Amino acid sequence: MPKKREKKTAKGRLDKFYWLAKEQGFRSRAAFKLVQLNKKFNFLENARCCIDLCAAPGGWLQVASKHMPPNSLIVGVDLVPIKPIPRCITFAEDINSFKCRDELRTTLKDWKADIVLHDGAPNVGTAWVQDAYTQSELVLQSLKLAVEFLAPGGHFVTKVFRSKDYNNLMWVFNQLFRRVEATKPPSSRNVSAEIFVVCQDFKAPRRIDPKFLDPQHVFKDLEPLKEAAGEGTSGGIDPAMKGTSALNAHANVFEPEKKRRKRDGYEEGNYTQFKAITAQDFVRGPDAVSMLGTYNQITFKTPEDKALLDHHESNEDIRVNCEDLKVLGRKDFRNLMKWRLAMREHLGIETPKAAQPVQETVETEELEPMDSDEEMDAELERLTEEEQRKLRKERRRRNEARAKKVLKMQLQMTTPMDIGMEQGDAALQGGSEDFFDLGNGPQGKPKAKPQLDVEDDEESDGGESTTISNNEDDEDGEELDSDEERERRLRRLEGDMDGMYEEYRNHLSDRDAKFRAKEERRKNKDLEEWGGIQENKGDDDGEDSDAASSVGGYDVVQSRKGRIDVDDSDSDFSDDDEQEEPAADKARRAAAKGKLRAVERSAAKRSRAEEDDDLDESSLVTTLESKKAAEARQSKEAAIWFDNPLFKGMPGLDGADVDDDEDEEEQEDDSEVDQDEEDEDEDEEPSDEEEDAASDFEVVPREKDDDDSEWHVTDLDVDAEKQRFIDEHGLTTAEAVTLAQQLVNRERTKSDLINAGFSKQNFTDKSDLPDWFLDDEGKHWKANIPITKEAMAALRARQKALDARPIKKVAEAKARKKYKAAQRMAKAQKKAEDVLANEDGEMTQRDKAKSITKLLQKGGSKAKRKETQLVVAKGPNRGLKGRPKGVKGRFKMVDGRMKKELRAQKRIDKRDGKKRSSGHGGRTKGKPRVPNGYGGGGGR
Ligand SMILES: C[S@@+](CC[C@H](N)C(=O)[O-])C[C@H]1O[C@@H](n2cnc3c(N)ncnc32)[C@H](O)[C@@H]1O
Repeated sequence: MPKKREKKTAKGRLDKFYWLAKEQGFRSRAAFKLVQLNKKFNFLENARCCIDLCAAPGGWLQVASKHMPPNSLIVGVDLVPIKPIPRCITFAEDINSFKCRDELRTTLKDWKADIVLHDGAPNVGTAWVQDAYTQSELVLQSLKLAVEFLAPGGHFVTKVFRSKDYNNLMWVFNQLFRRVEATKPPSSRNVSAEIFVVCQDFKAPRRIDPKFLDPQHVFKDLEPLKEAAGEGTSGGIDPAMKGTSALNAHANVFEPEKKRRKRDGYEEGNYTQFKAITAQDFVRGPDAVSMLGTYNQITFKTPEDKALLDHHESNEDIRVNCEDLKVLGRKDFRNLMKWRLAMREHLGIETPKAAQPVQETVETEELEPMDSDEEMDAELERLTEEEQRKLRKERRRRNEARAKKVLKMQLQMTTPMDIGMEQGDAALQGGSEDFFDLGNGPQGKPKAKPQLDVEDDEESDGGESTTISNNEDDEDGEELDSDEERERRLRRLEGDMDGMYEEYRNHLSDRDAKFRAKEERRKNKDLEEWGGIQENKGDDDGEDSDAASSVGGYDVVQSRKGRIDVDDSDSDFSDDDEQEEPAADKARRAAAKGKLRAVERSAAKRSRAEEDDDLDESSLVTTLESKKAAEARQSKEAAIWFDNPLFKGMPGLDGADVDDDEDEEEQEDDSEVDQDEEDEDEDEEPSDEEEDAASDFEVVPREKDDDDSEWHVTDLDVDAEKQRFIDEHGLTTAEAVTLAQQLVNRERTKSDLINAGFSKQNFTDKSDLPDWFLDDEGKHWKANIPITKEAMAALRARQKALDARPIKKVAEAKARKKYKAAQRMAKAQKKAEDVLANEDGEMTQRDKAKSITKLLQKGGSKAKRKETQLVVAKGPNRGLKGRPKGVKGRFKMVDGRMKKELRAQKRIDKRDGKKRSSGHGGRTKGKPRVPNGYGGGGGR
């Protein structure tokens, strides 16, 4: 059944960019065009002021506001009003009107735009040719506004229809901008004749001839295409080929594998894509390459054409090839050219000897009739060269940008973080070349890293590289010669970056006490495992503690690790050693590598002037100690290290004294290590081999099996420790609870967990990453382990239960109360027993039972405090000494105010729902609130 053709309804036009725009909250799918253009040319990131002409509904404005730095000025104008967009100023106006210009002036005040965008399209629907012309006029109008508002060096991005005016517009752009490039972003539909022209680096001439911006002149006076196409020249190119760039046509033949878009627009009068040429025309025509690149088919319809097929050179291959030129490869084209030559000879047509440049067009393209293999090769070479030149230019542009950033950083205008972020963004957006990309370039050559050039330039011309050079001749300048050189430059640049990062940190630590404290904490954490050695070393050496702390075990071992590492990098590290080195030690060494690198790089920076490529050990790790002293110290450290009971009984180590107390201490320390830090510690224990490498001891390498068992034991301990922690505290994180619940409910199995362990994060080797990157990543990267609602609910419930528990003081009071009650009961029981044992005979059994019940009742309850009666000292009681009349028991003389206050307090407590803890109530629990002056009026 034939496949149903997709309807050309509006729905049929809803492609992935439409849905993407919807998903990402862009107002139009056009937004992606700007995203992709910016990805390629990177013009938004550094722009401070942007004008978007024909901006409705605002997709481009959204992109600009997203990519431009905060506090940038973004102005959008369109015929139709634009719904407000954060950070953007918009107004409705026709861009052809003076009002629009005035409005822009008012909005921008004295600002100049870094970028002017134009994605305007007239209301299409009339004749295509008319639409195209209106579009071209709109483009010219937007250019007019651009030249008025653009800052020197600014960019202008515009949409152009591929029509006959295209070349004229390009010519004008080229007069006003230093770099002009036409491109069609992937999000622009292929069926659409639109193309985007990115004009970079505005020349900002002091005076612009108004003719440049006048449609009358631009579209009528300049007709380079006509000339290029051969009108008025002796070339006499077929009218069917008008509008097809000769360069493009040639490229179709020389690089047929490259799919070219039709950028030159449709030629006048020919609105079909399919074009055929007769065999006779092909053979007799002047520019075979252009013809092959332009036409789809060579036909053999007329008798003259058919006669050519009778020639012995016209084999089946040629016939088939002529049927569809668009599917041919280079070899097929070559064969067709050969066949054409044979036919020309057969027809007695003279082959032109040398190629005559047809006409210098504004684009300085040359059309050369190519009739021989050599010429074809020459053309191929030319194209390749052109491609390379383009690449170099692009590289240079990036280098310059990079150099600017580096300079800014040096001037403390930005932080390394900014650069990282920008680069990260660029990478996310799929920028044309990644900062860290060392992959191969198109010609199979490794891509030169832009920053390498930068840094080289910087050095050679003392920072002049920050000025942007647009001279195309420059691009043939320096190139990266060899991998070795590239590697060296890369190292140097990294060294610079690290040095700068170090400076930045110093700067921060000078300024920020918090940062200092953090650094200290981090350092202490690192030092933890070596604290023991440091102490011992201090003791053994008899050095004072200050000295020991300044040159601690950590530093020493780090530098030693460094030395091993350097040895390794210089491949002096013997193969044997490497083989003996267990995997864990390798990992440790790798971790140490990262730290060492910083030292290495700053040292590299210092010795930048030296062109010597070798990483000299002494230049990387410098020590103030003499070699002998260092060796002696290292021996002592090693001795202490091998004091560990683990090494007991090892041949060759028996001589080492073992101090049991110290061992115990070390073990205790170990057991106190935080649960969280256990894994790290396990990783960072120093290896025998490392220590061995620097000590005088000769250690017999451990058997592999022993090794394993040892690590297993450690693993068990870690697990036991973790289990103990969990038993004691329960699962403390939502992730852990989620996991536990999933395991219990069999939603996850053990193998799931093992499989999950094979993630890219777990196997990423970070040893080669620079410090600034690792620091930043440590700050911002968080593993995203999913948690469930149930887990959160369980944790919350537990926390609630914890919160509901009484505070310590209350718990103690309660316990005290209980204890006192028990004491009272014990006392009462004792008394009851005495009563029972009473043999007096005065007490009847009944009396005894009565008094025992009374005693036990009393013992069970707290003795009630006798109520103190408050007696107001007024009337006859005023000034009374002794017991007032009619009052029995304890009493207290008070004045009327106190009684009132107590009543008021009772009322307040009742209202607040407070319980009165004593008969008198009051703010202080257990004590009646006695107004001032009544504390001492004691009862009698
Ligand atoms: C393709 S849309 C622009 C889409 C826009 N870039 C976006 O991302 O949302 C073309 C716009 O050009 C506008 N336009 C056409 N002629 C104009 C003129 N003379 N003045 C101002 N705007 C114009 C139209 O109103 C239309 O909104």
